[in-house]
Amino acid sequence: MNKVRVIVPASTANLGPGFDTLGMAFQLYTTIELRYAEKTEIRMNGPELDKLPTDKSNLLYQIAAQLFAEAGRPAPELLFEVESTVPLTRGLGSSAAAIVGALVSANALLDEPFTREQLFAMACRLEGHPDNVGASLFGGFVVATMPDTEQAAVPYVRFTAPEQLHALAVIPDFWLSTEKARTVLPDLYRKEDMIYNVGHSSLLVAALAQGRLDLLASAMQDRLHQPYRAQLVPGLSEILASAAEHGAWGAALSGAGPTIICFYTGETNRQQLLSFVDRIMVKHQVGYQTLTLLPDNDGVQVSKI
Ligand SMILES: Nc1ncnc2c1ncn2[C@@H]1O[C@H](COP(=O)(O)OP(=O)(O)OP(=O)(O)O)[C@@H](O)[C@H]1O
Ligand SMILES: N[C@@H](CCO)C(=O)O
Repeated sequence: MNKVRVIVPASTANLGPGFDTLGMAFQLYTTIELRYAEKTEIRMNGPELDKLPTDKSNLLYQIAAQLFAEAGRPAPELLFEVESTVPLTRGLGSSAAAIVGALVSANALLDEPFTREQLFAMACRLEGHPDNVGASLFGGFVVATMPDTEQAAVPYVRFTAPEQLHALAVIPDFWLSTEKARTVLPDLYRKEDMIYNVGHSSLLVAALAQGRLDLLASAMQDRLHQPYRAQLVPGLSEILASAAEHGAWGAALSGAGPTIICFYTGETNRQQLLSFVDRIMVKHQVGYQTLTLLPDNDGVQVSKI
């Protein structure tokens, strides 16, 4: 076999209260074609990808080389050809999509020595949390936690997202790395806030599993990360406070931000939300773009070509 192609969905993590636990995949894709080469090269086509390294220091090569090492194989020379429409470092799981894409393509090139579950465990170790990588691997909604021991499998449940559930992604014109957005979080939380989030996250999972969109506005409330990250994302507090009065079922910071997602159904609600977020972003003088995202229920797709 000459080449493998993987198509990986982008994702949103947390969905409000499910910090490091809940993820959802979107129809917004990174495509990676991978084959052996004489000399390693990473060719990239997509907004902002030209800022990434094209040699062995690229994240894609680093991850693929780790998979080869885990399989007991020497580090190879590889050619990656990458196309992506996923905005980088904006909270839509670009790094998770890259990690999943590199692992799945390298695994396919080696004729699949590792199962999907083993790849999930590797991806979680590399990303540090299971939310985005789980959604990129399995599609739909994924609920997962890190395993209690390094050797154990990652416990997760995946379920299908309703086709009619659209997300309006409000994507500010600035980067916010996950690393930076985690430094503003406290080390200790009040008992009341922990109880609040356990309740809301549990309610959210149950509401999503049963298609109870009417519960999202209250179930998506969070006290663990959004209140602290609001200082880094102008307009976030106002959008979260009032999106439900302007056409949204519920809203959240997407992953570590700065993107904000507003769940809605129907064109009338989309138009109402667009005017609402525009008023707030203009008031804060923040440039932004919007994307209308549909759920991806398939997860990563791999083919040999
Ligand atoms: N296709 C890619 N190829 C190589 N590296 C990538 C690719 N996509 C993302 N990355 C790396 O991942 C970094 C972004 O990771 P980060 O976790 O900060 O943001 P994100 O994954 O876009 O957002 P979030 O984790 O909040 O959803 C980029 O700066 C780049 O180093
Ligand atoms: N759960 C992660 C997602 C971003 O990688 C966070 O919010 O920091």
